[in-house]
Amino acid sequence: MTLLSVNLNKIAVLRNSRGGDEPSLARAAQTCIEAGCGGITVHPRPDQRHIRPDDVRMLAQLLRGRVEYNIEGNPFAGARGSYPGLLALAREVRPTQITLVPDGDGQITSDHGFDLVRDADRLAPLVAGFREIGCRVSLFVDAGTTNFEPAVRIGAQRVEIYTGPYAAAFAEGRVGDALAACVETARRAQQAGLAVNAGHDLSQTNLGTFKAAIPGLAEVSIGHALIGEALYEGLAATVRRYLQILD
Ligand SMILES: CC(=O)[C@@H](O)[C@H](O)COP(=O)(O)O
Ligand SMILES: NCC(=O)COP(=O)(O)O
Repeated sequence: MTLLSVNLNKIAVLRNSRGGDEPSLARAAQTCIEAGCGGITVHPRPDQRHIRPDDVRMLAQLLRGRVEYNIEGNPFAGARGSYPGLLALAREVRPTQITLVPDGDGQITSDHGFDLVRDADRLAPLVAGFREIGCRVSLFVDAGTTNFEPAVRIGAQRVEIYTGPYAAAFAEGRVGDALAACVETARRAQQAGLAVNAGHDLSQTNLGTFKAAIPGLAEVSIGHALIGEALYEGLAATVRRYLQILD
């Protein structure tokens, strides 16, 4: 069964736009959990454009023992203001999973994965640090990646396939090559002993095709499209629709 982890970044975007506490991140998480999601994802960025460190701490209390907690971030981005750095934050809240993403501040969103051959040695001590506190470690990778020996060597347990290009190709009606790259990357990762997650721009429209093509898909983390769809259909109903697609 593929776990649905709902990314709540966009709830925090809306909340921060007015400077108050509404819409409530806690209520959104509670609604998703009661609708049946298996996890919650957040991506606290150093510029705190949406998820803040105190959100991360609050969610850790709310989720503990109920659903998986996946925190994403760039492990090389240091502390800034009240953002303590990803490893420091993880040491505080001990999430189920840490997904390492090579995002820079200048990016409007995540748009690429790690080059595992080039980045493995730099990532190794950080992966060890997250493993030491009991977090499962997942590395964000591009579709088309085939050499997972470096990821295994440094102790990663999962990879998350960046599905942005797949979603774009799907929207243009030419999904073949993009989907085939995801399929091969998933196959090679599983062959190396890694479990496979996926995320970015997945939606009710494109998820079914992706899920059907990737045997053993462990988890999808979905936020932008899901929260947008929830504006029309309601958050609980939208989560249930995704669960039906994954069933
Ligand atoms: C890693 C990834 O693809 C997304 O999880 C990321 O969280 C998107 O970040 P924004 O919500 O800031 O666009
Ligand atoms: N890792 C992907 C994620 O958490 C959500 O990405 P998106 O659905 O907001 O594009």
